[in-house]
Amino acid sequence: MTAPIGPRDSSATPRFAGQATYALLPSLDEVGTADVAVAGIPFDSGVSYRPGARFGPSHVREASRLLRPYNPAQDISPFAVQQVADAGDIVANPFDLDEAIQQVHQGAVSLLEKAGRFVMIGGDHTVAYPLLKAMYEKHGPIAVLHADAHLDTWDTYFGAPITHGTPFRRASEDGFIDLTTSAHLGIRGPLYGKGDLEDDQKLGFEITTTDFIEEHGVPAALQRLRTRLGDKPVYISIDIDVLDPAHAPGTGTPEAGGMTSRELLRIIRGLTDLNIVGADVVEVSPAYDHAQLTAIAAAHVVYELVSAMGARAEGR
Ligand SMILES: N=C(N)NCCCC(=O)O
Ligand SMILES: [Zn+2]
Ligand SMILES: [Zn+2]
Repeated sequence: MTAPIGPRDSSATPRFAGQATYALLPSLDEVGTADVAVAGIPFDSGVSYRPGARFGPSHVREASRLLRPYNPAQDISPFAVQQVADAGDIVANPFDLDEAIQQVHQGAVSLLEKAGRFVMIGGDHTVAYPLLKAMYEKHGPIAVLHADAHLDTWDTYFGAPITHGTPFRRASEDGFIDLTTSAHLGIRGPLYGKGDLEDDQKLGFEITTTDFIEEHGVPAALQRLRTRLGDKPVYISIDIDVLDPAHAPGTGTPEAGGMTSRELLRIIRGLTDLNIVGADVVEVSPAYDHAQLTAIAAAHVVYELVSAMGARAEGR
């Protein structure tokens, strides 16, 4: 294998100059194929409250300029042990949800012809549904780790089945999810009724709440997640609103009382020996962001995910 092409040299060209690919990495076109592709999905036609996540990918890329090549927390150089590249954006029709779902699915399938794994930057959480379809087609029913304030297993909004509050119900109904190994992390806040939790369990999820982390700590939460997720291929879907609005104000449906970015980063670092086959980081809505807080958090979450994929690639 030839050495991976890493981020452009920020001591030669200042990191604030030039086009913002994720972490200043080469584009997928430049390298042809990659172990991990980072791609954007500028789409937010599934939102139930504040819009704007369609601008998430470019905002997160901008905030990723400062990332450096060595990750001491995982003792890994994620862009040296594997080829990581920015695959640009998947185009999705903002006026036709069904077509958008097909486009995101097809975009993910095509990307997997050139890249072993992907990390998608949303976009609203609707996109998890077609992404899970692509994962299912490659791996069979998949273990999902879903970090979010919200269950996102609701049924419909205004009669619409495809929304950012419903992707995991649709994915479960369609058989994309392994019902015995999937988990939510960071759930909190008001629901429509107690039945939401009963439905959620039937749809195949075990819940680790934000309060559990507060009471028992990150190591206990990790243990609980690892027991649930097992050894199967895992897909990780991270809604940035799993963080407290103090850490991530720039999002569409904020809920008080969330995790810190430090807790979330630590949890991802504790999952490095899992076989993470794909991931998304969604719901960054720049118009509600301040000082890039949310985008920086999202850029670092992507960095830890790519590092965790690299640890596996390295055979740790
Ligand atoms: N997926 C996110 N971010 N939010 C879902 C909230 C759905 C609702 O309005 O109840
Ligand atoms: Zn959410
Ligand atoms: Zn969500």
